[in-house]
Amino acid sequence: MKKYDLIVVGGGAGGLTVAAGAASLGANVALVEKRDDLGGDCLHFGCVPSKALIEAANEVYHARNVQAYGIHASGDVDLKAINDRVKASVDHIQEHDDIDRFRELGIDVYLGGASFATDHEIKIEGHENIHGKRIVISTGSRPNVPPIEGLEETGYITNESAFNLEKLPKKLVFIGGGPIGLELAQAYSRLGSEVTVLEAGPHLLGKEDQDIQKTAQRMLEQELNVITNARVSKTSRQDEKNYVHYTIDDEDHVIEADQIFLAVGRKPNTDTLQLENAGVEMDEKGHVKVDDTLRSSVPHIFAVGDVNGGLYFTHVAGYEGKTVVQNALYGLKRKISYNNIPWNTYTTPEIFHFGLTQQEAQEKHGDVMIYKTELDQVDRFVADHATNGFIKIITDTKGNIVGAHAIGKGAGDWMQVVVLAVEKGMKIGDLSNMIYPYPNHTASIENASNQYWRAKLFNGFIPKLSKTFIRWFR
Ligand SMILES: Cc1cc2nc3c(=O)[nH]c(=O)nc-3n(C[C@H](O)[C@H](O)[C@H](O)COP(=O)(O)OP(=O)(O)OC[C@H]3O[C@@H](n4cnc5c(N)ncnc54)[C@H](O)[C@@H]3O)c2cc1C
Ligand SMILES: NC(=O)c1ccc[n+]([C@@H]2O[C@H](COP(=O)([O-])OP(=O)(O)OC[C@H]3O[C@@H](n4cnc5c(N)ncnc54)[C@H](O)[C@@H]3O)[C@@H](O)[C@H]2O)c1
Repeated sequence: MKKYDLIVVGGGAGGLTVAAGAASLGANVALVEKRDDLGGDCLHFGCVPSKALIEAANEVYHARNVQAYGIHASGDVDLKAINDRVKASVDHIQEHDDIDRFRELGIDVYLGGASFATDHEIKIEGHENIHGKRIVISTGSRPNVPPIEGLEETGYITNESAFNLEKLPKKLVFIGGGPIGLELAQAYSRLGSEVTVLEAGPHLLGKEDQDIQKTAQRMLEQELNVITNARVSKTSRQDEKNYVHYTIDDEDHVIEADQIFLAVGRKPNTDTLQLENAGVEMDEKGHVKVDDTLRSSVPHIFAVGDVNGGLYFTHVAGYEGKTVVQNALYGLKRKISYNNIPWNTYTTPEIFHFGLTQQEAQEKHGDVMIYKTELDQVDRFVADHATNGFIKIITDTKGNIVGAHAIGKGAGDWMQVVVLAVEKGMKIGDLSNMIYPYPNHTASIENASNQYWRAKLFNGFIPKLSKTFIRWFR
C-alpha cells in the first residue's frame, strides 16, 4: 500500500490550499477528488459561475435601463450566450486548478470517491487503498433538500443545475432568502424572469445587521416579490403547471412557478465517507466536529472548509487550509479565529459584513458607538447616481472597531480598508487620519470615521481649551 505524509480528501478551495501548501513544504501528498476535475463547488457550481451570471444579468439590466442617457434598448436574452460566458469564466479559472499543475508540484492526484477504511487508510473507487500519516477532510457541502411534499413531482433546481438552464423560466420561485437565493434571484430577475422569494424567517439575510437587512429588503423588493415568514408546506403539479403552497400565520397561500429554486442552506458531504471506520465524530447536522486547531476527534485527522460547519466561504476554507498545513505537518496547535473574517453578498447593491452586527456588539460590549453615513452624503455616490445605501462602523467606547457593515455600490471592494485597519490594530480615529483621494468611494469610510473626531472635538473639553487658548493669543 502506498504511504503518504498527508492525504487530502476533496479537491476544492480548502483541499487544494492544503495539498499545494504541504507539497511546497516538502511533504509527500496524495489528493483524492471524486469528480474528474479539481476546483470544487466554488469553481463549478458556486462563486465563479454565480458571479459570472450576476455580471451578465447586470449588463442586461443596465442595457435595458439606459433611457437616462437617451438610448432605448429592448430585446430578448440569449440564455445560451450567457451560459457560454459563464462557462468561459469557469474554464479560465479551471486552468489554475488544473490537475497537471498539482501533479507538477509532486502531488499524487487520485480521481475517485474516497472513504475511510481505518483511521490511517483511505479507500478510493477504482484504485488501491492508500495510507496517510495525517489526513485532511475537505469534502465541502451540497444543497440542502428539505423534505417538502411534492418536490419530486414538480422538480426543482439548485445551484448545481442552475447554470445550464436551456430556457429562462418565466415564473421562478426561490425557497430561501439567504445569499445564494438573493444573489441568483436578482440575477434571474434582471435577465427577465418574474421572481418570488419565499423566506421562512422574518427577514432576508438572517446573518446580517438589522439595518442592513431592512435596507436590503427595501431595495430588493423593487425587483423581486419578497415574502417573509412564509412556511412552505408542499409543492404540487396540476394541468402542467407547478405550484408552491405556503402558510403565513397559519393562513394558506399558493403561488405558480415554472421552476422552483431551492436555496435553503447546505448539507456537509460526510455521508459516504464512512467516518465511523476512523472513529471521527460528527455533529447532529453531519459536520466533522473539530476543535479550534481544526483537529477532529482523532488527532491526526483534520477537517477544513464547509465540511466542518464553520463559515461557508471560499476565503475561510483557504484560511483554514493554511492553518491546517502548519498544524498537520509540524504538529503545531495554531488556533483558528473567525473574529476578523469579512464577507460580501454580491447583490446590487453589494453588502459587506465584518465582525459583529450592532445587535451582537451591544450584547457583547454593552455600550457601543455607531458611526453611520448615508451614501447620499458622499460626493462620488451622488455623482454616480448610486446614493442608496450606507456604511456603519461599530466601536467599543475606546474606539476599537468591533464591526463594520455597508450596503452600496461596490461595498465589497472599498470596505476592505476597514479589514486592513483592524488587522493592523488601528482604531476608528486612525481611519479618519488617512488621506482619501477626492472623490472616491472610500470617502464614505472617511466621512463615518470623521464623526469620531467631531464628537471628541466638539463635545469634549478640547473646544473649551481651544477657545481659551485662542482668546489668550489674540
Ligand atoms: C451559489 C454559491 C455561491 C457562492 N458564492 C461564494 C462567494 O461569492 N464567496 C465565497 O467566499 N463563497 C461562496 N460560496 C461558498 C463556497 O463555494 C464554499 O464555501 C467553498 O466552495 C467551500 O470550499 P470547500 O473546500 O470546503 O468545498 P468544495 O470547494 O466544495 O470542495 C469539496 C470537494 O470535495 C469533493 N468530494 C466530496 N466528497 C468526496 C469524496 N467522498 N471523495 C473525494 N472527493 C469528494 C467534491 O467533489 C469537491 O470537489 C458560494 C456557494 C454557492 C453554492
Ligand atoms: N457571496 C458569498 O460569499 C456567498 C454567496 C452564496 C452563498 N454563500 C455561502 O453559502 C452559504 C449557504 O447559503 P444559503 O443561502 O443556501 O443558506 P443560508 O442558510 O444562509 O440561507 C438560507 C435561507 O433559507 C431560509 N429557509 C430555510 N428553510 C426554508 C424553508 N423551508 N422555506 C423558506 N425558507 C427557508 C432560511 O431561513 C435562510 O434565510 C451561506 O451561508 C454562505 O456562507 C456565500
